[in-house]
Amino acid sequence: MTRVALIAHDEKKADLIEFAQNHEPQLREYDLLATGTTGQRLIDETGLEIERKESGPLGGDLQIGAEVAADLLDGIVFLRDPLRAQPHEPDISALLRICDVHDTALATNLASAEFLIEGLAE
Ligand SMILES: O=C(CO)COP(=O)(O)O
Repeated sequence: MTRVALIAHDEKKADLIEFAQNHEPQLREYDLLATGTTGQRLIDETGLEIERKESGPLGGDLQIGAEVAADLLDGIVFLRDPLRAQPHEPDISALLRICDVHDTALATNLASAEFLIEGLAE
């Protein structure tokens, strides 16, 4: 089954929720996972079932990176906040890097997320 991770920094969570709502019928067909706070908001504000990892600053990005390393993920939408430094920047870099190592589809803004979701549907 297609397995997709959804992650957003705080300033981008509203955008990710709207994205998930707009694509809910498609996302419903997938195994979904998310970092902790993102996942809770998606559960509360969409009808989607989400497997929640730890919150990003507590290791959630690394847990998702471990799934990428094991080739378990088909795609990641990770709406980063480009305007604020994050305390767990090394974890974020590690996740982006391991996506490149494993050639895992990664969208870090809404425009590319639309392409990713269209590509997964094919
Ligand atoms: O910090 C994050 C990704 O780097 C996201 O974590 P939360 O979903 O727990 O806010």
